[in-house]
Amino acid sequence: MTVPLLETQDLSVRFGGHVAVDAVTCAFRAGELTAIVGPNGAGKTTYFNLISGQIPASAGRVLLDGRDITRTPVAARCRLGLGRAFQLTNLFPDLTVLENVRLVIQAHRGRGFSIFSLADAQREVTEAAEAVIDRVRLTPLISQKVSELSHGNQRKLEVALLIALDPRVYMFDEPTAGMSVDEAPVVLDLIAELKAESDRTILLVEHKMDVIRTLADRIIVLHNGKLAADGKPAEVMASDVVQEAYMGKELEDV
Ligand SMILES: Nc1ncnc2c1ncn2[C@@H]1O[C@H](COP(=O)(O)OP(=O)(O)OP(=O)(O)O)[C@@H](O)[C@H]1O
Repeated sequence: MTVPLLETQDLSVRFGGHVAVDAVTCAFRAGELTAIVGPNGAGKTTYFNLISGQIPASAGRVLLDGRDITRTPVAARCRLGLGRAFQLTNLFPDLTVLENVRLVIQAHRGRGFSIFSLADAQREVTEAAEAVIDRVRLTPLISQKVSELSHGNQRKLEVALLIALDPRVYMFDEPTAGMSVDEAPVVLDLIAELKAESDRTILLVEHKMDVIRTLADRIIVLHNGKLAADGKPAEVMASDVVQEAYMGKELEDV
């Protein structure tokens, strides 16, 4: 059997007396988009924080490609292929769209570029940045300062930064939150495109059932920090556990 791209084994974190993530064991394979659902306070964002390394685990392990990364710092996890969108916190508001993407590409490529002359390296970085910006449909705004972009376009740029990192695991926490009905489809289309590149694993924390229905191959449900359900969307959405306790009326239209 192939090794899962990402895996958590008995992963837990305790804040004082409260166990926010409680022994979650789950494997995520390449080519699979998993939606992580559950009521407010269920532990979804905390589970993400444990996987990406924002907070240390109290117990259990995180494995990437079978390698234990539980104690690996955030930046090193990122270099190993874990990519997380950060709800606008990693954008530089006074720089342009192009400058933001260029910075990420430069930082990610690091010293590997010394084999090129400086001018060639600069051109290559710019071309790579332009391609990513085009992919998220922000080319008309390429020279605009980030602070002047709409919220929706800032969210698209955030996805561009993630794509620029070329991760093997994409982690999205409510990627269309706060976006208008016109803007959200672009981000959802992008996630669908990434999913079509079948060697990636995508984790999506999402409340919107229409988004989950469109994109998810699998749903896991967290409740009180525990893994409460795991399976194909139709099965999980129809299960008593979800219908009664977790999603309530939101699922009626599924
Ligand atoms: N740093 C922290 N210190 C103490 N408690 C925390 C901390 N971070 C999260 N918690 C608690 O852990 C629990 C899980 O929170 P978390 O934000 O992961 O839930 P969630 O499922 O993402 O909720 P939501 O859907 O509202 O975003 C909550 O009870 C929260 O108050």
